[in-house]
Amino acid sequence: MNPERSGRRTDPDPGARLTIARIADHLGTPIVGGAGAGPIMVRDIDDDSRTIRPGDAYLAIPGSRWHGLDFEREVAAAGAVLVISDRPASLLPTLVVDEPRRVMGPLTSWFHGNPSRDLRIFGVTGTNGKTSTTHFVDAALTAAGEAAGLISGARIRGPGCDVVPARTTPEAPMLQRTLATFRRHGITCCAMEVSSHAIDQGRVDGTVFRVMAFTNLSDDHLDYHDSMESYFATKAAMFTADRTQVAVIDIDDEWGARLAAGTTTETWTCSTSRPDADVVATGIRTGPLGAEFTAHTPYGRARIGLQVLGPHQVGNALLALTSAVADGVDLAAAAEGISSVTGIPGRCEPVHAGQAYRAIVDYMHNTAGQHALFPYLRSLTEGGRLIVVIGATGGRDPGKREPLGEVAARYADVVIVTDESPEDEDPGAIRARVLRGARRAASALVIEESDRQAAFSIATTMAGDHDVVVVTGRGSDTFRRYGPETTFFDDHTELRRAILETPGG
Ligand SMILES: CC(=O)N[C@H]1[C@@H](OP(=O)(O)OP(=O)(O)OC[C@H]2O[C@@H](n3ccc(=O)[nH]c3=O)[C@H](O)[C@@H]2O)O[C@H](CO)[C@@H](O)[C@@H]1O[C@H](C)C(=O)N[C@@H](C)C(=O)N[C@H](CCC(=O)O)C(=O)O
Repeated sequence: MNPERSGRRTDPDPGARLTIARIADHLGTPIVGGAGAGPIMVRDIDDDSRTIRPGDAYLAIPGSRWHGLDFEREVAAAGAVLVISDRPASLLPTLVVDEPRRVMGPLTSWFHGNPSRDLRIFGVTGTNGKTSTTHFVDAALTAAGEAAGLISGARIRGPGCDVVPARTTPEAPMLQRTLATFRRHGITCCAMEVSSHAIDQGRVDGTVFRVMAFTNLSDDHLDYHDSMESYFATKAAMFTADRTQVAVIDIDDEWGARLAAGTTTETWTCSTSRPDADVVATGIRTGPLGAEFTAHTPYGRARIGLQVLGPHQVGNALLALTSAVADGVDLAAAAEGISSVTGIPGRCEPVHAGQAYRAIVDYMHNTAGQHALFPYLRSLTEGGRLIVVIGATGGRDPGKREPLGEVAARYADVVIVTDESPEDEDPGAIRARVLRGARRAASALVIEESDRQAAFSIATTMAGDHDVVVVTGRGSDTFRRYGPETTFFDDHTELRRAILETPGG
């Protein structure tokens, strides 16, 4: 069993039970094997052998590492009654379809009664800022009196479920099950992160979005998308009238401006610098405790006081506000909701343990994020040092490791290079790439410490009153994997522990 996916499965929608014959009819394909299986009830559909329950249909996907049918014995033992795949299973009745991954979104949406058509779904996509913007949208909707659900990489939260997910955007079976659960509990709308991997892999196929917001695009995930053009095309595919009713786009970003010029659906733009946008922020002030700005919208003005750190949060908050008002949410309530957010998990998140210096955990994992945040973090030092703990995750984007080390060392006084989640790679080789980049900036003291907890202790032992310690890379992710071994590791908890255990800290 592969232990990598750790996000717990959300509860089933009791309303969704159909016979195998009905599903076969819907897919237009005969039942192969299992004579007389037609009347058997299917209670849910899932794509992961590790979370199959009795009565489920198992969607066996051919992937890059496994074919779902590799787990046929496990799913049969777990009580699955049906397999849906591109070839017949040997132990269970099968519905054979050409491309199981492409079928997964529309099929699971149909199975659950197309829940996205009954909810107003506010998607957020883009390279950076998805989680923060999604949490701001959730706060805006909630303050306006809506019963809102939340699907973010940090948390899936709503009545009937509260899960720390393994992915930014869940696979279609979990997504549709979650939306159906939301609907059953009277939820009317949902803020949701939409990653480019999810779009490309069809995880959101079958989901109708009321609003799709675009934050920005920068050099990331190019191991997956090959080029910025194809990365952009993947995102842009969501901004068409058949997938999204209203596009909301930050045109401060050059890719955003290009996207806004080419959308085929109703479009709202926002900006902190361009007066021609539909919603414009002025009077921006950023300080050590947050930021404030005035949003000018077609429905009037609102002053927003952010209680979260970082100048980049102004753009995220403005995008969230625009998403809300574009859907007719009351401006004053939306502004109040966004202003009430006091923290976003793993996003420039302060860690308090009685220490005199500042300690912060942030998810930044690309150079665009570093350039957006490090100057601000530097300004918080008030003459002290910026101490950065950094690494890189295995299995993705090897090309960004050296730049990450180099940019960190250009801004920081001390760079401590450590492991993140090496996955199937050699952790020493990953560190070597980050170190090579960091050592290009001659001004910073560069330290290598493979053990992440020990790296935190080095940082907290060094830190003096006006210093700022920043742990980057993992944000709110709570798992790391060394080869076959997955363990729990939460940066916030572990940094706090290091502060408390530092003598005189
Ligand atoms: C590149 C990528 O996204 N790959 C995802 C994709 O993998 P894949 O199609 O190759 O499938 P596979 O791992 O070979 O497995 C094949 C099938 O066997 C099943 N399986 C597998 C193992 C097992 O024990 N039992 C089992 O049933 C799987 O559920 C799957 O249906 O489908 C898998 C099943 O859902 C995902 O786990 C896997 O995510 C990988 C691990 C991953 O790291 N994805 C990241 C890059 C990702 O998706 N990131 C974005 C966020 C990006 C951002 O920050 O913006 C996200 O949305 O999380």
